[in-house]
Amino acid sequence: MTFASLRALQAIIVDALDEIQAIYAAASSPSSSDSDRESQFHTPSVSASSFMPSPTKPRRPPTPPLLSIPTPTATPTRTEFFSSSSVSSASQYSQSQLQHRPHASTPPRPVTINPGLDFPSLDMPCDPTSASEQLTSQPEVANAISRIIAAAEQMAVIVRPPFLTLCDASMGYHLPSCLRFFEASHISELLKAAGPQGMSVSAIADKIRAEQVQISHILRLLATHHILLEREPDVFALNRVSALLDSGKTFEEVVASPETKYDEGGGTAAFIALNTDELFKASAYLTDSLLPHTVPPEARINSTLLPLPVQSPLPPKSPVLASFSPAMNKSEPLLDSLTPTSLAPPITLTESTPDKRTSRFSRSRSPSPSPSRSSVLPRHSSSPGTSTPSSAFTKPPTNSSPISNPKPLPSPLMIPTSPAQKLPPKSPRSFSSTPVIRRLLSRPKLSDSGPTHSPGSPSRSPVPELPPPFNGNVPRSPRKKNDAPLTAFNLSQRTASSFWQWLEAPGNEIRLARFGRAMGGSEGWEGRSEEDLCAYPFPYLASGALVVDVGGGIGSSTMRLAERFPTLKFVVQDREAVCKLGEESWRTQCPELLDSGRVRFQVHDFFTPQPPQSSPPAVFLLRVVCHDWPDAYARRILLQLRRAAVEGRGQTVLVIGEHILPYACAGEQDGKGGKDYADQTTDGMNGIEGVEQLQTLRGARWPLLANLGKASANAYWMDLTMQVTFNGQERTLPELIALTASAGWKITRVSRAEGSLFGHIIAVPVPLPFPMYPSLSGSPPSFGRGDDELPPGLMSRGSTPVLDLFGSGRELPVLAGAGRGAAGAGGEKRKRGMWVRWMRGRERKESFGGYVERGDAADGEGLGLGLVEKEAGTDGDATPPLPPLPPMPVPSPTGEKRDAAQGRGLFKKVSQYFGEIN
Ligand SMILES: C[S@@+](CC[C@H](N)C(=O)[O-])C[C@H]1O[C@@H](n2cnc3c(N)ncnc32)[C@H](O)[C@@H]1O
Repeated sequence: MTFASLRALQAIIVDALDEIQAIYAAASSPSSSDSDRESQFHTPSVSASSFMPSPTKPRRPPTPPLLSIPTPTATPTRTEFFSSSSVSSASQYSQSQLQHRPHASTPPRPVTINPGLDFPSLDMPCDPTSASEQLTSQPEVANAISRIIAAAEQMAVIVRPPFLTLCDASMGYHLPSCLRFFEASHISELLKAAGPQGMSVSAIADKIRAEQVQISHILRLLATHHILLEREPDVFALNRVSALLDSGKTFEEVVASPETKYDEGGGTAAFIALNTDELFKASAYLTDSLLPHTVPPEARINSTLLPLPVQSPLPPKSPVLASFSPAMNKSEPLLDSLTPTSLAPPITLTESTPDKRTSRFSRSRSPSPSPSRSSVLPRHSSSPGTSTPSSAFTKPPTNSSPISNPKPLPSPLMIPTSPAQKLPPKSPRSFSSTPVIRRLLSRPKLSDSGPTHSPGSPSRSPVPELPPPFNGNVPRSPRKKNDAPLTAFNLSQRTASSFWQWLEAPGNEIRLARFGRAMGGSEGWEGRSEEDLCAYPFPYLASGALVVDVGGGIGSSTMRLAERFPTLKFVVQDREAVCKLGEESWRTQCPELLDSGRVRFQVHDFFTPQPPQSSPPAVFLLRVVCHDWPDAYARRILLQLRRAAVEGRGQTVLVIGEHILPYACAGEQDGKGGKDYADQTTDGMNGIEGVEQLQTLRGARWPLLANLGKASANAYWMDLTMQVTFNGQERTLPELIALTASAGWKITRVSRAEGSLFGHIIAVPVPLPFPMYPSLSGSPPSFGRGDDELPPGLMSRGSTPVLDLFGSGRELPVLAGAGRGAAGAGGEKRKRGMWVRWMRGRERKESFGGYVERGDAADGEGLGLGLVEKEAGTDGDATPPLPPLPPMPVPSPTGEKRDAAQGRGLFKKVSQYFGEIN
């Protein structure tokens, strides 16, 4: 049977290869005229000149020409396209899609191309504009490639000794580490300049100021994984993969100005840098965040050990380095990455203070006199109410962002954030001159406990509660899902701030800019063909229609769409810092779009009501936004959009761009009476166009997994990235259907580019399900005190998604129909009722200082969000008022007593987390 599987996999590979080769052969058919070839494609370039940086740079990287796949001709009308019930128009659309999507049974459509076209070589840098490279995204080719990847990986795992498979999986962490080093030290820029003959490790070492032997081993690991080419011993060159990490600038340029490294077409490099830096580090803490009891006691372990040695930068050795020293000073991350730890003189840290709230170490280092601890660390007196550690830590940060709460909120972590608490300026020889030591000194170790509780201080600890020491005992009761409030990201960065707040923290400027660019670099998920673009509703929108790109980042998607659909108008909404970066970037890249008013940035918090626009939005675009949030938060975003959506004629359409995860099950062998792949259920998905292609990927057949296994791994990597960073997730289609339905949206169409699980989900407004309603209304039920129902610590968390309370995170009903939604299963209704009863019970008990003007405790979903909702209409909000609310559920007296007790339990748990009560 195993041989049968192996042979079947081999056959899949052979078939797929045959298909690809046929397409390439057809594409190189001499039937097309020379002029056609000239006009449509660049000659595949494999010359040394392709390595060299071009002397004059365009302001915008040229958009690779697309294969000549025409826009669908049988174009449905807008009404037909968006109609939730119009199956005929949907089919019409599908037909039009199919006309341009050749299937296995249809011979591939000839594409005009150079004769003798070969598949792109792994050993040469990738040229995305070449015909051979472009053909890889042709749907048939992309699908065949997926089958090859799935089968080859499955075959490898079958034949490889299991121990080695485990070794491979468990030590794979070195791959992102080495990639990060490669990217952060700008070796791709060096290798690009070196050309196809490559560059010796000694020359690289000289340039990047690291040790040869270390570099060569790092690069060899990458070469072993086909990411790089070891052309001859210790001489490395870019190949098809690593060439994508080229920012488009020269080594000297990026060294002189690392903060602008990704500004001109470095999206992929930015994306890889993001993945291999903060996201990779977060992933290392996945288990610590989920199984805190398994974490050994860090403080005890370290108590007898030598503390961490820390290095300072070396003096420049070469003119090049001299030129990038100032840049290094500007840019601490670069400094970090370029400072070889093995060469720097050690610093001794000696334990000096019993104060565990701050560092337990002071520094001594010969010959420099050791600065006193007080000159390095923020001072904290111990008297409450003055600059006690707690009051200092809890001092509300000033946040002028119009999208944040109007009243300043305390730092959720209770870590000093005000300017007064900043570390003193660094001197060249100060130990605090490196981020590492500063972090070490300014933040207590994870297992340090904070000061004792003082009245009025919302927290006992300046750092988040961390996993209790491991005592060898397995916890008595299994962990409940909400017991781990911190994400792995929070643990890895020693912060309880959300990823977004952290990105905007002083010192993280390069990471913030990099994140924006990285999102642009992620467009490869979507497929590059015209038909992929046309899977969106954009071709069907009327001239002048408004697209609101919600959480649109620096506008990468909008830029692509604005170029492709010149009659549409766009608003890109995001956080203030991101909008600022976006505008700056557009000013240099395409100012005409801003000047003409076709595109504008708008600071907006998507948890609050949509601001009025000049015309009703035709489309709300949410690209890779929902996956950043647990269900309760994603639902909130969707509800705000639903509230602002136009219904009926000219209705607003929601477009969600996200990975859609199929299940990983395999079908059974064809023809053996077993379950076929086609049997994968699509129950409850009737009326959703395109759904049948989603559960089982095209071409999946025994013994492949229905999701094409390794070929789809990217989506599952992203899923875990969302979990460790945000407590978010990529979603299956049933999860997406339930999520959108719970916020008054009905999915009518889904599609996916071949070779990617990234989906385009189109939804239209439908009546809101009952329990969701009050959370967005202008008049939530009152609980008497109204404004300050929640513990300040809880309300102060901003939109940090780390406290996913009351089980709302993963408990959406599966496939609840629109109009029924969460209410249908009774889950939300029950939870909301419980919350209401708890709040009513608690009203008689305790009171807290309020930080919010008006929360939305009514449905329990705003907990942890600290969101403040403005009344519709009070600030010029033109959103039409919602219909009257359904009556609130009235708890029975006995139920109230029981639930109030239960609520107190919950409250205690939450408060303990914030250190408010013992
Ligand atoms: C994963 S990025 C996606 C960016 C963009 N949609 C794209 O595809 O390039 C998520 C975006 O959500 C933004 N964001 C996070 N919290 C937000 C909030 N409360 N209001 C508005 N935007 C927010 C982030 O700043 C970030 O730009």
